Amino acid sequence: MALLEVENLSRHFGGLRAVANLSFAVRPGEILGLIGPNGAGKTTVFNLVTGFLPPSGGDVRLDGESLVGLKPHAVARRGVARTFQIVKPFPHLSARENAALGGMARLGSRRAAEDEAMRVLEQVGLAAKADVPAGEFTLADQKRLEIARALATGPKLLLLDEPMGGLNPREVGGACELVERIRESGVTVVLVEHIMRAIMRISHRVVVMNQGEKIAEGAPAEVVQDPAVIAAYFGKRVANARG
Ligand SMILES: Nc1ncnc2c1ncn2[C@@H]1O[C@H](COP(=O)(O)OP(=O)(O)OP(=O)(O)O)[C@@H](O)[C@H]1O
Repeated sequence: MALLEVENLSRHFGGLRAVANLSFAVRPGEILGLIGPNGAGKTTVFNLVTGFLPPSGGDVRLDGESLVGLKPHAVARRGVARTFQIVKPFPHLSARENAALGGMARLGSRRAAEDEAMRVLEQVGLAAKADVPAGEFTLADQKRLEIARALATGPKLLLLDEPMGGLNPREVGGACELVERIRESGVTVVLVEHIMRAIMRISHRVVVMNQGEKIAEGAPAEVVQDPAVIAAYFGKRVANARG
């Protein structure tokens, strides 16, 4: 059975169809790439799955149970964690304290949350910087810390919103390895990312959105050759020239 099922999901903002009748499934243990041009609706999908926004229609199920109507903390308790495109750690708190915030609700005590924080900082490669204030971190390390905070909630499913945006090529390579390690640890991943070589390298399957709708789904090497995908990214002229 699928871990996550998104079925006919829609969200309108006034007359704008940000997400329109979108259906896809995420299998346990996979890295699913969710891609599409700017404004395609990817972040809105994350907001709908995690309870930050109510859908206009459709359903989202985790392990067969609907998440619709649950508040973000309740969705997190069911095992869905997310990161944000714009990372905002508390700059005066240490990496350990920032990561511990993710574990507080689940673990109850600060002590237990800080122990869990050390475990996840180790996992993301920040253990040596546990006592450094997050405000002193590079963007790449802030993005790792954001992932650590999400992991501290103990997720089955991790939704990553552009974890590689703004990173240099070496840092992107490191982030790819991190996402693969997270998957190997048993966490299923949905990855929204504009950096195509990262998507191609680590996604098992890719879902492509354009203007709220799903326009393609399949293996990474297949979807990048799909004329509808090429048209969405580069305009119809390019697709026609190739076809
Ligand atoms: N809260 C909101 N109110 C009104 N319109 C919104 C809201 N959130 C998103 N939108 C609009 O919905 C559409 C989809 O936005 P979304 O951020 O989901 O796209 P995206 O695929 O994540 O884009 P990007 O790759 O640029 O981050 C856009 O046209 C956006 O302006």
